[in-house]
Amino acid sequence: MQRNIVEKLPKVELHCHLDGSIQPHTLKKLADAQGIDLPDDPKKLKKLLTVPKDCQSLLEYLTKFDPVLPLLQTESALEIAAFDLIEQVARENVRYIEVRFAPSLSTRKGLTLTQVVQAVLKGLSEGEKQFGVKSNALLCGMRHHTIEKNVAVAKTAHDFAEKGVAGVDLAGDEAHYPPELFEEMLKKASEWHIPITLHAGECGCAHNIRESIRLGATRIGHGIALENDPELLSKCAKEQILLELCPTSNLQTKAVKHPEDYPFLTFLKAGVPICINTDNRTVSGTTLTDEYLKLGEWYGLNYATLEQLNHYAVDGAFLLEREKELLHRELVAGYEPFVN
Ligand SMILES: O=c1[nH]cnc2c1ncn2[C@H]1C[C@H](O)[C@@H](CO)O1
Ligand SMILES: [Zn+2]
Repeated sequence: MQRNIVEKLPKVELHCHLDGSIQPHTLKKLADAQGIDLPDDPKKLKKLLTVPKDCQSLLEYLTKFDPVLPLLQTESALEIAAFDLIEQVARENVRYIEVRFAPSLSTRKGLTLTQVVQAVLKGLSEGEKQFGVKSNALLCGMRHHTIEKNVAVAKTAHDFAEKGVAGVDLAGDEAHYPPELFEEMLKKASEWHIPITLHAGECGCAHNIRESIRLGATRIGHGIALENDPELLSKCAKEQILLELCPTSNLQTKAVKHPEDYPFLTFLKAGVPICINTDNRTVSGTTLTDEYLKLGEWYGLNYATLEQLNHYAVDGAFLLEREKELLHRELVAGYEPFVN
């Protein structure tokens, strides 16, 4: 596969965190405007914002959000951040993206959840106008937050249903906060008919995937631990539970130790739908094009398989059927010259 071709192919991305995906130079601008100190030197800035090669765990990975969150406490900063992400993904022809973030992490200076969400949606919509990239937001509850806080996030998703918010998620420290703890929040989300995707199986525990599905998730973020549970693997294939894989991030957090252990082919062969994502463009130091090329290198993938993975993403996307139909058609047209 060639980089210049892969870059131009139409793509769908379902697992991308806003706060982990803002370009360093944009973060620097936000910091300067707010009188917050960030390094001037691009190399130092990158080092501060991107995980090192020897990152050992998800918890270490999550520390890279510490310098970013203080910058995302105003409506203007949130709007600029969302626009910045759409500008980036437009460069690699992402046709549809679900952008996730935790609104409760942007309330330090008094913004309400509603104001946070409105500001992000404004940036996404400006991005759509300027670059033609369709998007929806997903609201993340945080695993270390109280149940009340996370129920309030689900309620906000409900308020913005069909107005730019397409679903909810749970992010953060999976190992210490398993999905069972969030039953109340997820029950409410289900009652309100909010689509659910949950980070699960990123920390070696297949049980968390099973529980996430029981609690209403129709998609799983990462899901790496599924490889350890053949029965659950069959269930996911049968129920077409989409796994949102993020290869670079999975290696950085040590969800997978070595590229040769990556369960990509295991999932594909088992008939579990999978799609490829960046997770965090800045924190992981990657793009969707990089992720596709990496898989190409590891498995000798061809363009037809890339197309298939994107169709899986569309099938699992939190969109209306007619919107999915349009995306499927765009994919067929875009890959047609490269598949036979
Ligand atoms: O891969 C991840 N696993 C769990 N939590 C994550 C991951 N990437 C980002 N987060 C957290 C940190 C962010 O502040 C939060 C909302 O985007 O989600
Ligand atoms: Zn994630």
